[in-house]
Amino acid sequence: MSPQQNHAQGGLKQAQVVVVMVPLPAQGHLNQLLHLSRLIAAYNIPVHYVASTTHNRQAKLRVHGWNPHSASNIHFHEFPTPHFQSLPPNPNASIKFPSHLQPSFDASSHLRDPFAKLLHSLLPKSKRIVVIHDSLMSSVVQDLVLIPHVESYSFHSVSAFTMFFYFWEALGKPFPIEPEILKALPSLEGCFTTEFRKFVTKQHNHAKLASGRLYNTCKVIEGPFLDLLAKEEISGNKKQWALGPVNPVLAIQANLGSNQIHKCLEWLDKQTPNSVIYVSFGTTTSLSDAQITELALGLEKSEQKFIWVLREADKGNIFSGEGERGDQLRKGYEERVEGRGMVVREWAPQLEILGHPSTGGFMSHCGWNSCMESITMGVPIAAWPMHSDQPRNTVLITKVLKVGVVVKDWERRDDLVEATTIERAVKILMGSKEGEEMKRRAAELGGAVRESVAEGGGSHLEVDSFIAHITR
Ligand SMILES: O=c1ccn([C@@H]2O[C@H](COP(=O)(O)OP(=O)(O)O[C@H]3O[C@H](CO)[C@@H](O)[C@H](O)[C@H]3O)[C@@H](O)[C@H]2O)c(=O)[nH]1
Repeated sequence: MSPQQNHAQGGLKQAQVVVVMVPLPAQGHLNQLLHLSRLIAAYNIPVHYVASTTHNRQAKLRVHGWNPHSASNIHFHEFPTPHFQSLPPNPNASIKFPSHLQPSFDASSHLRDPFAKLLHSLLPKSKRIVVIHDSLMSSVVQDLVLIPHVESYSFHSVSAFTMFFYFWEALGKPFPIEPEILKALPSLEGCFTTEFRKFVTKQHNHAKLASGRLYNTCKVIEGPFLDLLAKEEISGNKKQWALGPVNPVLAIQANLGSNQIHKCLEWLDKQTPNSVIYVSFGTTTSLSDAQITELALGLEKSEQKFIWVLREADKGNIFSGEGERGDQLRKGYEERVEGRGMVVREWAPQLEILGHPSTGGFMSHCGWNSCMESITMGVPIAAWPMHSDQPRNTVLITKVLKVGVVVKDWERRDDLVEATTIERAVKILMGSKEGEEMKRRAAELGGAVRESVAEGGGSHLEVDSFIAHITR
């Protein structure tokens, strides 16, 4: 059944319901709510995407797999953000959390008034307004309780695994958990800055306003943890939906090879299946110069083919100039590895790279987008957590799902990772029996995830169920 057919029956007509999206202004969050906008707009429901002019531009510019400019049912509201300091990242900071983004997070509080005004302006045209906000934007949407016919859902951009343990710990560990998992679970020490923790607490004070929780994950990946999240002690009987993966998995797969313009994809076309390891640490991590040198050597010594995205972490305003990294590699190294390894300094088409048959492994910081993208495309992971939810995602990937190997042990987070350690991890993932097993499991899991987003699959039905709920 098509989305439109499915919801012509009963309840409010789609046109009477509007959805308002409020993302956190950081790449790994902007993209998830933008992709979710596409999924919801396909049900003939108008979606309003609220961000500053800068962050709207960023979200649209970097999206993969579809064109937000031609989505007539998605309306971008560009509110001016007051000046904030768009600081460069500090690659030598002892805590790797991107504290340089904090001014941009704090400045988003100025969206509170324009957001409330937008809701008022939508009221006459709609019977129900459904606000979907990043769980870290709860304070921005707090005035929705004053407006009639509005209901809200908090969107969690991280794994169910991470969210479950977050709630479970915050609620005083209300029931016992399998000791094996607890033993492997790292503490959150070293994951966040004090300022960010304060910011999170402020957001969570307003989180109770939401009438349900949305997750960018699915049952085939995290069924047991979604069940734990649904337990009354954790959910407080609020409804939840696992709508992921929200990115356009099937469109990417269908279009692979049809309009490849990026040099990485052209190069991948010439390689043999599963022969290339893709190396990238998302948009919030900057490696120190010494670490870049070790990584370069480790990749070279591994004798594996690689694509390495070597970029500075995003600034709060990505259009305010970008620092270049890895100058020390320009002389000698890049010529030495030519033909076998590519160093990419610009924005890379990650989803397409992971979906390419030549890609056989991913060295990743385990940001949740990267984990979901890799799992969905059936690619095993060499896990190198840097901050935030990443150490815990590493446990999910390597110990629970068993689709990856650890490069950096979180206990030794302050140490430089030496070239020999990196070489060993790459060889395990790309050239050992153990790695083959990981690859097999990843391929199986990826296949199940892709089935679940196709029509009739579990994830697809979950989106149907959420739409049926908001149009009831
Ligand atoms: O050259 C690049 C670099 C990144 N990406 C994309 O950028 C996103 C990066 O997201 P993620 O892998 O989650 O990493 P971060 O940018 O570090 O994400 C932040 O947000 C996530 C969601 O909350 C958290 O899980 C992470 O820990 C946090 O650091 C992914 O969709 C990538 O495909 C590209 O497409 N091309």
